[in-house]
Amino acid sequence: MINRKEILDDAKKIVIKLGTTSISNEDGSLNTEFMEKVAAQVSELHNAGKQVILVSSGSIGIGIEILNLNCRPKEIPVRQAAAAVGQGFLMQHWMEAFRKYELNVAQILLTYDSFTNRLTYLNLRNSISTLLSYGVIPIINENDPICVHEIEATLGDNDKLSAMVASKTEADVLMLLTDIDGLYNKNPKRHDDALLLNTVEEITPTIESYGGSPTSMKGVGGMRTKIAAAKICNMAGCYMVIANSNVDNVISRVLSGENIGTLFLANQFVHKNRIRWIILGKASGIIKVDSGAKKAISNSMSLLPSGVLEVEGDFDRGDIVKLECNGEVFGKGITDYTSEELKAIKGKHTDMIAEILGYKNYDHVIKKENIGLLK
Ligand SMILES: Nc1ncnc2c1ncn2[C@@H]1O[C@H](COP(=O)(O)OP(=O)(O)O)[C@@H](O)[C@H]1O
Ligand SMILES: N[C@@H](CCC(=O)OP(=O)(O)O)C(=O)O
Repeated sequence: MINRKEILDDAKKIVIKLGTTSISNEDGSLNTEFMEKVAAQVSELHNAGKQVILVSSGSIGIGIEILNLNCRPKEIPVRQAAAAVGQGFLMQHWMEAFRKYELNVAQILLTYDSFTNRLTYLNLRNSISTLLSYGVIPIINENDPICVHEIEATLGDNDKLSAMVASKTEADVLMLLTDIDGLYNKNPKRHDDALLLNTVEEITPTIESYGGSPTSMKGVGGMRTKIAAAKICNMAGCYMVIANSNVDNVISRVLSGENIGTLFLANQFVHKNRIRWIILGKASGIIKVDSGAKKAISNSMSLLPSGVLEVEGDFDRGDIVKLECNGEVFGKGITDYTSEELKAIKGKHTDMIAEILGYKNYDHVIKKENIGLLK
């Protein structure tokens, strides 16, 4: 039996994500009452010596309200304009909510690229830890006005972003506050017989199949992105809780170990920060390897050109690439050769690199220290 008190009571660094559904009222206006309640609970945690980072959604919803756009626009430029208008308003209200407790807040706007560039990633970590050391509450959102994802034609989601922040800052717990009691085995807004899960020990394909989209027009990712966030947290050794923001004193009560919401357990085997950065970073291409190379990599060896079968994408030295074997991506790494160079030396013995390219930078394609395995 999982002892929630033992796990959560001890948490020192906590990331709390407030979804659009929690931060705004039904009519689209800002739920300032809720923000004040959050500030009160966060200040209590702060006084108890805990470090709290907030990830706040809501800029698009509030921007829509301010600009008097009477429906939920789908066009990206309109949503981006709404985000730019709403973000200042959102921060102004957070500032007011925390002023009562004499706490300063700081705005940090991120894109997924903030996690891909190692230098930006390290700078971000340093500024967050400096803010925390000054007793400031960092409030993070995605930098929506400049951010369009290639794959989805919509703006990104703060569930995954908050998990990346939790992973990066080595938080103990990520709490996702939303409009529902936790993860159910099907969307309870559509199915009366849906059952709430108390604890998720492992994110299996069955758990992933519960990840439906939001039912309201307000939320962005629904449970699908919350489960994706749980996977990132699990890998980072960070516990995650999905709970209903309507529960009285939800933050304090979850952290004191009460049986509220769904708890996702953390993996006890945690990757080093650098490896997590590689695994979470955006890949510029794929290196397909044979099963012998996969076996060697799984035994903590470097990737040599002889194990490379094919190269996809256009990448430079120092880029992050996916490692694939028999159609399955099993890891990521930082390549020491460009895609062009690799196409020339794939399948060849290391001794032939200099002859083929006219030079040799390294014996390996990817150094063992620069490889992160996904399982
Ligand atoms: N299996 C499920 N369990 C719980 N909620 C689900 C499930 N599948 C889909 N949902 C939907 O996810 C919504 C919460 O996600 P979302 O609207 O994106 O909230 P937020 O704005 O807080 O991120 C719920 O209100 C519900 O409509
Ligand atoms: N960055 C966007 C929110 C994106 C998002 O993830 O929304 P939600 O799923 O409601 O938390 C905003 O501030 O409106």
